[in-house]
Amino acid sequence: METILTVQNLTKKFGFLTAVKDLSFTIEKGNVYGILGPNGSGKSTTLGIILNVVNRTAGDFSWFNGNTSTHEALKKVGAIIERPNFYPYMSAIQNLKLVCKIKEVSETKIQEKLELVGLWERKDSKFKTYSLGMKQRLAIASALLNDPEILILDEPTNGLDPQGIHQIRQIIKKIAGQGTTILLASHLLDEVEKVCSHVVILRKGEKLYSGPVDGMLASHGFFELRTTDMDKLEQLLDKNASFGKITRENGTLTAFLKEEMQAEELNKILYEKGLVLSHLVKRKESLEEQFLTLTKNN
Ligand SMILES: Nc1ncnc2c1ncn2[C@@H]1O[C@H](COP(=O)(O)OP(=O)(O)OP(=O)(O)O)[C@@H](O)[C@H]1O
Repeated sequence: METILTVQNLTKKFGFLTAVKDLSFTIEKGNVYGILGPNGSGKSTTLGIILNVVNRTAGDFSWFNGNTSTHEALKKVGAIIERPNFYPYMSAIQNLKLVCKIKEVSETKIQEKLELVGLWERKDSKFKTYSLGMKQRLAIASALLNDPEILILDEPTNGLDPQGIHQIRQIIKKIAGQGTTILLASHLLDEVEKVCSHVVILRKGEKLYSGPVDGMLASHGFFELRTTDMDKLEQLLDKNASFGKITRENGTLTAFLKEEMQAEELNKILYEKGLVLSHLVKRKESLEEQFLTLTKNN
């Protein structure tokens, strides 16, 4: 695995407020990473530090195995951390030509990138006539002009309508599909779930979890059960070491698993003890429920 970024024990204080606390994580080539956390959890501050626009208080980070200076490394990074800002009376293509001049990159990629974000047809329209979604897509095209190794986006779908959100997410997936590593900050769990392969979850600047999205919480799920003798059912499950918390509400018993167990297995165990179930469903908490549990308990 090729490492794109290593962050080690990063801390940022603004006066008495610790915005980022002892944060460590690694970004490997080819993955799509989400930094997920509620507002004010330190996502933008983290992105600011690794992009050299916010000074760190303590800790360290290094790009591309530390073989290049941060200044050189950032030439291989495409980032959008502010609202897209281009010249309003210039067209998309004129704006991108200007970006190429400023960044000292060739203009040859302009068409390819405008096509990628679905703006080639509108290349001659003035920026000020663009919708917010189109502005964001133009910013993505602009950040990709030098074929960066990694694309960094801060809340890429904020303020967009559902169609705009969908388009941006599709584009992010397309870019990732072409092999570009992506790091995005988001407060939306479903965004991270839909777009990212890996996640770093922050709460008040502290890391709660980092790893694959589907490993966010090793939950074994729970059973929802109904039978005529609910007291006996509860007693039996109470004694069974596979179960943790057990609750009863509206005539349904919910039993949380501490280890793997299939519905057939439980059904057999209970039947052998003389209990016939009228309702047996095995469920897993949704990622949202797991996320809420994570951010609440820690
Ligand atoms: N320049 C600054 N001066 C003082 N405090 C700051 C500054 N920048 C950020 N903070 C504080 O640091 C904390 C983390 O902010 P940050 O913007 O990184 O969070 P975030 O997760 O990106 O949230 P949001 O999505 O709301 O921007 C917040 O409490 C914020 O008020």
